[in-house]
Amino acid sequence: MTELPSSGRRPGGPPSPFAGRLLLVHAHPDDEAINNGATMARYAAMGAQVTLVTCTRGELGEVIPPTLAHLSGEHLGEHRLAELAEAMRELGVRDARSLGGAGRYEDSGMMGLPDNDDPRCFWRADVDEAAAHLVGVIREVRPHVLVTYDPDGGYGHPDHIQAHRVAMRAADLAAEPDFRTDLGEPWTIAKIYWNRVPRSVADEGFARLKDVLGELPFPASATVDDVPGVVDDPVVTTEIDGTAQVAAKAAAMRAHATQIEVAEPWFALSNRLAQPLFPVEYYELVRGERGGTARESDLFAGITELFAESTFAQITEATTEGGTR
Ligand SMILES: CC(=O)N[C@H]1[C@@H](O[C@@H]2[C@H](O)[C@H](O)[C@@H](O)[C@H](O)[C@H]2O)O[C@H](CO)[C@@H](O)[C@@H]1O
Ligand SMILES: [Zn+2]
Repeated sequence: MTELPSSGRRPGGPPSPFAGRLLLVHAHPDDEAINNGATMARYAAMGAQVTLVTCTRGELGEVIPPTLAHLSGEHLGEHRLAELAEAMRELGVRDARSLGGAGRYEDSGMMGLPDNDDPRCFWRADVDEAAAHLVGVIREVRPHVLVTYDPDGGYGHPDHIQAHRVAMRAADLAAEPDFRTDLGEPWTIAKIYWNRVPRSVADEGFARLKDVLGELPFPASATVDDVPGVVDDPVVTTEIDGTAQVAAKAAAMRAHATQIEVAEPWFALSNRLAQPLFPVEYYELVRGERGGTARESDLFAGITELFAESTFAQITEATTEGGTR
């Protein structure tokens, strides 16, 4: 029986929907586009089921465009969810959810601010209670792959750290047969990744930025230390080439207009410090079997039962069409 590559395409045959299911857990609207926009667009285009869970509405974000300054405060959370919906349209992603429902957990603000003490904020959430909401999604979606942040949340933001904790805890609880059987059948996620950037890639990006900074609409450049998740190259296990999806990624980032200003191939957050918009997105596999000894080029590499599902789909498709391939 022909082993289907993870694209779900039988060599030489017509494309078939890729049966992979990818779950991403992020802290605020915009993080998904910045960290994984190209990856999400690439797998959505292959027919994979891509599900995004965002833990807050980003109510405490600063607003970049003066024309949107009026949104700061009570209206920003609702507006950022609308920005997120537009970003999903740009990426072709049809399943985006708020953890526990829109507004259940509020933006905690940057680390060390009094906002961190608000009992409604995500940083103050009970991790197991928040994880239970995510267990319901995991047992419904049954993802093969989970993507979230490293333990430091990429750059130490409380909501990012908490998103990591809740995502990893939910992955464990979802697999436990005795945990909340009302939330569905247990499900073990085959592979879990953390968002990463290899230091050599970050260094090279800022070296290129230095040469063109004067031509950009940004007053200054960020530094490698401002980029979330930068690690020494050997830590990175996986790279997803999003070159063909970089326009969609940039459009999704632009959709988050209150938070991101894009001047391809660069962007800036509300601090207006320019940084590279990476077309290749990088990951560290922290749970599950690595697909080979070299750096993976597919998040679903090595998930053999998935190939079986894809093969089954291919055969079913062929037989229902009456022909044999
Ligand atoms: C990318 C990200 O996680 N953004 C968060 C972050 O926003 C930063 C914050 O406003 C900071 O003060 C600025 O200097 C920086 O440029 C912003 O990216 O924190 C916000 C508040 O918690 C959050 O809403 C935003 O999504
Ligand atoms: Zn964030």
